[in-house]
Amino acid sequence: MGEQAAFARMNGLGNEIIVADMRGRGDRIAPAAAIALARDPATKFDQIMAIHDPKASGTDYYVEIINRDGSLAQACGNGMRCVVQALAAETGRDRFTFETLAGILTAEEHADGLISVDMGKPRFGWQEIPLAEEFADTRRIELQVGPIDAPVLHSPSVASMGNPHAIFWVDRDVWSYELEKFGPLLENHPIFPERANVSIAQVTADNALTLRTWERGVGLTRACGSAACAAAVNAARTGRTGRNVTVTVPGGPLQIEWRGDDHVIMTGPAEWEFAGSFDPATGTWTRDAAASLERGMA
Ligand SMILES: N[C@H](CCC[C@H](N)C(=O)O)C(=O)O
Repeated sequence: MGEQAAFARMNGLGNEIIVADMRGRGDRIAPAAAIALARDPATKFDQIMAIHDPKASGTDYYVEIINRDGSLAQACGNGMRCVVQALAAETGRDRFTFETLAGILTAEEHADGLISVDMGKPRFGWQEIPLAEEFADTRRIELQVGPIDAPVLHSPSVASMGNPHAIFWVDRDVWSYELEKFGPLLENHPIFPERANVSIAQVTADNALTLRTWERGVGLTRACGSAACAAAVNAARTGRTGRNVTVTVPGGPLQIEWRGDDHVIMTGPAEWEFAGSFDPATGTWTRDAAASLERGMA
C-alpha cells in the first residue's frame, strides 16, 4: 500500500469533484485508482483535481485533472472553484495562480464565498480544438445527428477552452433532447480526434442561456464550467447574446464574462461535502471523521 493522501469530496453546482492533496510527494494518482474511486457510490466523481507542488515559476500549484474514466482533462472550471475553496480554507489566502495542462490560470475567492476563475482565452481555429478536417468558420460546422433530412441536432459551434467543446443550439427546452443517446456518438465522432465535450444550449435572453453537457470521459453531468464558457463565447460570437451571460446548467447558474482582453471569467459557488484519505495507487479510501468537522482537506 502506498502512502495515503488526503482528499475532500466537493461539488461545483453538482459537478462531482474530488480535490486530492498530492503536494510534497513524487507520485501521481493512477488511472486504476481513479476508476476504483469512480465506481464507489460514496466517492463517485466527475473529475479528480490533484493538487501537486508547482512546476512553473510564479505559480502556486500544479493541478492535474482526471476524468471518471481515468483520462486526463486540460480544463475543469467547476473543479478549479472547489480547489480554490479548499486552499482558501487551508491557507487564508484568496488568490491563487495554478498551472494545468491548459496553461496558467488565476482564480480568486470573493468575500461572499463565490469564486471566479480566469479560464484564459478561447480558441476557435479548427486545428486548435482540434477537428479532423479543415473548417474555415467554426461558428457553425457540418455535423448532424438524426435523419439526414430532419436532423435532431446539427451545425454546432465549436471552441477550445483548453479542452474541446461542441455546442448545439436548440429552440426547444434542453431537457426535451435525449443527450444521453446522442452524447456518446458525438463525443467519439471522427471529426473530434481528441473526442469532445458535447453540449446543447438554448438562448433564453440576450444575456442568458440554459445548457446541458455530455462530458468527454464522464457522461451526463449536473454542471460543466468549461462548457458554460464555451457556450457563452460561441453565443456572443454568433450574435446570439452579449458578452456577459448567465449560463444555467442543471446544477444552477454560472456567471460568464468574456472580457475585452479576450479572457473568459467564470464565477460560481463551490461546496464542501466530506474529507478522507486514499491510496493514490489503488483508490482504497477511508472517511476522515476528524477532518470532516473542518472545511479543508486535512
Ligand atoms: N467538469 C469540467 C469539465 C471537464 C471536461 C472533461 N470532461 C474533458 O475531458 O475535457 C468543468 O467544469 O469544466
